[in-house]
Formats: sequence, C-alpha cells, structure tokens
Amino acid sequence: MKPYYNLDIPVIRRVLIMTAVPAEQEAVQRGLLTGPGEAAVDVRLAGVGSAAAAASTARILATAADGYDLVISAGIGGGFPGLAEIGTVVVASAITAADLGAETQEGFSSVDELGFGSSSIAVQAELAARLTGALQVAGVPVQSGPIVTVTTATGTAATAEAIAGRVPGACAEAMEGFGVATAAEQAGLPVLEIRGISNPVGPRDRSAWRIGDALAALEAAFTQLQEELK
Ligand SMILES: O=C(O)c1cccc(C(=O)CC[C@H]2O[C@@H](n3cnc4c(=O)[nH]cnc43)[C@H](O)[C@@H]2O)c1
Repeated sequence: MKPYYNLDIPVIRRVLIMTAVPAEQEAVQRGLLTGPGEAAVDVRLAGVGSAAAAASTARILATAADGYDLVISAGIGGGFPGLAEIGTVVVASAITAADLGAETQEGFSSVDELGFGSSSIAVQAELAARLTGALQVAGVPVQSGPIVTVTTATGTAATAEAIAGRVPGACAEAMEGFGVATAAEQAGLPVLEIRGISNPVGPRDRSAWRIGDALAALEAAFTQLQEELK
C-alpha cells in the first residue's frame, strides 16, 4: 500500500470514519466504492449524539490492531441559512461544541469562558482545504466553515440565532462531531468533519428534510476524498 505524502499532511495509511446511523454509513461506503483508494478505510457506527460518538470512537481507536492515521466524523446535518443550503457539502474548518457551558443571567458562557477547557477542536486544516478545493473543481457545491455540535437539534429561529452568535461563521450543525473529535484528539490523531446538508437550522419542520439529497452530497464528498488520498 502506497502511503499518502504531503509536507503539510501527515502520512495517511488508515482512516476511521464514524457515522451516526446506517444510512449515513452506507452513503459513505458507496462514495468510497467508486475506485480503489490507497488508504485502508473503515466506516463504523458511532450512534447518535456526542457521548455515544466519543465512547464508540475511543473504543475503536483503543482496540484497533493496526491503528489509524486520521479520524473523520461524517453524516447529514443542518445548514445555517445563507451559508450552507440543502444538498451541499460542508467541510469543517473547526469542530465546536455550541452548547457546552453554562447559562448565566448575562447569557451563555462556554467552557472556555468558565475555565474548564476548550469547546473547539482544530481539524487537519491542509487536508480540509484540499478536499474543499477538489470538491469545487469537481462541481460539488461545498462550503468550509465551523461545524457546531449540539446535544439538542435546533428547532427555533431564536436558538439558531444564538448559536450563530456564539460561533461566528458556523455553517452547519450536527450531533456527533465534537465527541468523535475529542476521542481523536485524546488519541493524538488528526480529525475532519464532513456533512451533507439535509435541512435548514431553524424552526423545526421535519417534512422539509431532504435526506436523499444530503446522503447524495455525502457520497460525492467521499468519492472525492478517496481521490485525494490516492
Ligand atoms: O430517516 C432517515 O432515513 C435518516 C437517514 C439518515 C439519517 C437520519 C438522521 O436523522 C440522522 C440524525 C443525525 O443527523 C444529524 N442532523 C441532521 N440535521 C441536524 C440538525 O439540524 N441539527 C442537528 N443534527 C442534525 C445529527 O448528527 C443526527 O445524529 C435519518
């Protein structure tokens, strides 16, 4: 197996991709099926939510016989209106827990402000930029920006506005990224998050979710990632 070399990107021989549910896992696998890649890739189930995602990612990393060089949180997600539309791809520029902190009389305080650590984890920036550029060249609509992780999916305009205020430039919202990224960070591994957008972040309207479009976008993103890892 030929390793992937770039001065700014670590050698990537084995990749672990975590999705919340089987439909997302299958979309990622379809994307990877389009051609032989050089990296060995495992697509595993994380469960829904940051806690399940952190625990399952940590367990898989701890018991992997050959280890991994890169961890990816992947699936569908909500897109912030005007920044990430339904059926597009968002590649995270940072992975931020948007509701990890405390409410105060003055408003929300993050764990950073409370002095309990960081609510944001950096991604492997060179690979994220390279993937974003490759998707653009391939004609896949893509945005790069912070993806927020929430415990409760946003269902009102007020919460969407509050999160956008807390995390400037937030493009997308999902429920597992920070958990997967925490496990990767503690294992000393680089991380990415990639989302296909299924719905707008805002007033809840489940009938407006376009899961097929989001899964198709996710599939396209992983076809391209496979090319980038050659
Ligand atoms: O019903 C289906 O066929 C189906 C297929 C694939 C995925 C689902 C999910 O409901 C996945 C839940 C998963 O999606 C993320 N997500 C999507 N939109 C949002 C959002 O607006 N806010 C937060 N999370 C969102 C999240 O990561 C969930 O784990 C259903």
